[in-house]
Amino acid sequence: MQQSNAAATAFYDHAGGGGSFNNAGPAGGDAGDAVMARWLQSAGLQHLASPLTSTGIDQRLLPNLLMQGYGAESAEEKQRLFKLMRNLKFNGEFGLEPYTPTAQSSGGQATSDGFHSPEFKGDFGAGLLDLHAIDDTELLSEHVISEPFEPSPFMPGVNKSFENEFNVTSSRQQKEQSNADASASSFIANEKEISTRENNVAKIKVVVRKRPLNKKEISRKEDDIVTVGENALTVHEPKLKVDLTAYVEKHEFCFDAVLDEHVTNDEVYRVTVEPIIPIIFQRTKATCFAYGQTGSGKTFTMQPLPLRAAQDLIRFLHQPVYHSQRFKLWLSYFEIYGGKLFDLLSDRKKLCMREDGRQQVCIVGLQEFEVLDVQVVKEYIERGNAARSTGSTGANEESSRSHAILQLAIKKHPEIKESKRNNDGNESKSGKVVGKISFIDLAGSERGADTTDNDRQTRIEGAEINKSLLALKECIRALDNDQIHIPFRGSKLTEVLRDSFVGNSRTVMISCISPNAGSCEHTLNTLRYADRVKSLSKSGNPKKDQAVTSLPPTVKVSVRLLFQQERGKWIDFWANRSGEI
Ligand SMILES: Nc1ncnc2c1ncn2[C@@H]1O[C@H](COP(=O)(O)OP(=O)(O)OP(=O)(O)O)[C@@H](O)[C@H]1O
Repeated sequence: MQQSNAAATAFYDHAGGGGSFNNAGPAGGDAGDAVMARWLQSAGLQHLASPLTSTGIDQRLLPNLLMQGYGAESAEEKQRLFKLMRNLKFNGEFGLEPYTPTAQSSGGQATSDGFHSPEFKGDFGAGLLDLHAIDDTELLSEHVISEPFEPSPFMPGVNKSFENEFNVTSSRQQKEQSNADASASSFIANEKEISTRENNVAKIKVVVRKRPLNKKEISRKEDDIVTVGENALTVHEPKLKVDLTAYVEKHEFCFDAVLDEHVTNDEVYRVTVEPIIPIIFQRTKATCFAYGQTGSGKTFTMQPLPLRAAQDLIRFLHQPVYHSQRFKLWLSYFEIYGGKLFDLLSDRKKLCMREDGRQQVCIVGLQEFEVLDVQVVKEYIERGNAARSTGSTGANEESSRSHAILQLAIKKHPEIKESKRNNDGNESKSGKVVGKISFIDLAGSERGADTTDNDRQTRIEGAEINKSLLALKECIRALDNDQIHIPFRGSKLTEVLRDSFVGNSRTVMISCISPNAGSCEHTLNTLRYADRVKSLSKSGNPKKDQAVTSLPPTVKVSVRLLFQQERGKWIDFWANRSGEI
């Protein structure tokens, strides 16, 4: 029982640090017995109180009791005891009085009693929809509200071990029991780790990815001017003095993460999207987009992400808590080309966008497909990519000329009789969106100067692309400044993304950069923009506390300058001339 003791020691260390544990009276005593009896009652385990207390065991020994299967007869009881213990630990509230069930609440199932205490809500919220943070209670079944013991769906692996632990047949119980210590301690460690990770999901995360030099750049013997450190990078800009002596100017930047040319797409997923996946189930609308110069690796970076995300979302959907509520995953894929919307999974059918009475964006006619396995996602992505508008630019032979938006939505569906189910489209509409993640592969951005070689069509595309990128930038800035007015209507792109920016939203921006000396100016502009987004999105940002009702004057001036300077030409907002963007 060495592991058991280790787990128990960890419990004590934790609780002791919290202070409240000590107040409970370590020796147990009458008051301690009463407190423990009420804790047990709150989990419907009141019948365990007498055997536990009569042997003089106080609540500090609960971890050990679990390990020994003490008192709890059935697997279900063990499960409840385990959960009670877990919540005692995570609340650090050994010494606090539990919620005493009212006559009303105690009328229900034992498992529903007692966990509506305010002290509990944060901890039970982990993994369940956060009832206290949302207004649309229609999304939630009573089952979720009253089911305090559902294992955290943030931990697919842990849940599995949890089920293994408790849903055993009686003949296996003995054997499984010997693994309880290890499971319990890893369960606790994982839950802690996951709740920390959840807290670390910033509202806006800025990650930079550097691609390797390509064949052309190598054949031109171009230098790699970007060196990457830990969450930081330096651009070594080659410059000439007025007397034509060469020198190098260093520009240093720090970001939430910086990924060098050796980093795999899997690692990109791990750093960017993976932490957001669990909170999609908590009414979060997330957006992940890649931003950067044409040919810098946006498509290369974005394409694998939805597949990996779908894989994880599907895994979560298999959790009993979501499965029982008929949560389903839906996929749609469309592009914005020339300010118009086209369905990439429906023969490029033209779509139109409307706002409903609640200012929810609705893309009329967009086909959504239910996703049951990852293979299907792969097929949809390939189909959509084949339908996408691409073209050749000076900088990228296969440049994306449209913004492609792949959305994975989690919807909660009412029970429908098989006979009433018409088709996929109808079923998709019947569901209510719980959370959503949008992956945007932005069209390649070019400066006016880059478009001179291109034909008229490419230049028109370029203007449209730049307009929407500028609008996106303005929206992010306005959001970060907590402005009342967010200029969503600046472009189709931002209109479509409107609901991903308001409410409980998360944005991951992956800034893609090319390492070659010839792209230095673009690289610096991308990094400066990323830096600006990053610095505004820090939680300690003093601007967050101010009621900002309009753009600061300097920003207004710089935006006007961009337009005035560029009148009649392409909007060259990458040039960053004002130094304000
Ligand atoms: N990290 C990387 N490792 C290896 N190759 C890469 C990487 N990033 C990009 N590439 C390669 O560079 C080329 C250009 O990349 P990609 O098409 O993703 O650029 P882009 O930013 O999407 O361009 P555009 O905006 O014009 O569509 C592709 O051939 C791609 O395979």
